[in-house]
Amino acid sequence: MTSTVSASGLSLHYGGTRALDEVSLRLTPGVTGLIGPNGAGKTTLLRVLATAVPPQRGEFTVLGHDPGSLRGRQEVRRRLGYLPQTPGFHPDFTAFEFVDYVAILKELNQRSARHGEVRRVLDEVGLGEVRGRKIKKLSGGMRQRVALAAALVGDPGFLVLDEPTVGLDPEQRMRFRELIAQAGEGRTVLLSTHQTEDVAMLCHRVLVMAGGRIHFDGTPAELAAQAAGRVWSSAERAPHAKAGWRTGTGTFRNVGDPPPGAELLEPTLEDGYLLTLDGYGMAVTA
Ligand SMILES: Nc1ncnc2c1ncn2[C@@H]1O[C@H](COP(=O)(O)OP(=O)(O)OP(=O)(O)O)[C@@H](O)[C@H]1O
Repeated sequence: MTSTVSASGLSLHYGGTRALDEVSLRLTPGVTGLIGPNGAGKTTLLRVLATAVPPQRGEFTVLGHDPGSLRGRQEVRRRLGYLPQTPGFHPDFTAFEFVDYVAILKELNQRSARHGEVRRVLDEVGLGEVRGRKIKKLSGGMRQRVALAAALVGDPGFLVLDEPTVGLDPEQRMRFRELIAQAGEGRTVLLSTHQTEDVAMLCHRVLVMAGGRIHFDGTPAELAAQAAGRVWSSAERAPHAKAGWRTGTGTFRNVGDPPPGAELLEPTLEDGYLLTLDGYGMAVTA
């Protein structure tokens, strides 16, 4: 399959901090999850791919265009949707006005066609009915949907979503999950999140990032399989487990190196994530 995004050797340092350290990747249509601890470099990678900040080293293309040149950057921006970690809403704008403003920035110059597109994306995220309402009057979940609608303006081939479900209640998160899955049909979505559940349920592929580098690239099932044979149940807390807690049934669920004869449990994506990071000396041990 041809790649929508192809990056090689992307690096970006802030003083002595290696926010991005020689990152190479290829992204194809579908939803790819990006997970990693705080400060791993996820937002920096997303900002670079969204052309908000240039890398200090390395190169990449989006849908065949190289953002290294001004012309290439314009072509990429026309084909890109970006939902940043903190969308800069003007609270007195209505949902329609905000998305229309973003559509103007995306150079949809013809007014009636642009307004049609704004209505289309607001309908797509289920906000058609409240498009005239001020953003400050909308719930957190609705605001995130306005931000998603803004990212979807112009039907971009590459969609970058930075922690879009943070702070949402479970119902809103499920609703948002549906929208992301829908957005990932036929287009390439890169989703940064701390919600491993979102990755398990949505993504065809997952990248684990820490210390500015990608340490795992595979399917969610392959990430879970990293913990095969390393999750077990016990009556008491296992002293050498990397993580362990008493579950609702009263037994302990442990992750790490089980003793001989331990009762092994099915690993989850989160277990695989923890052990992947631990392999690089980056996980917090219990
Ligand atoms: N503008 C900046 N100036 C200085 N350091 C920065 C800047 N932006 C990011 N960093 C540093 O770069 C590293 C990567 O940060 P980044 O925000 O990309 O991580 P993240 O994985 O998105 O974290 P989180 O999950 O907390 O959002 C961190 O050490 C951070 O402190």
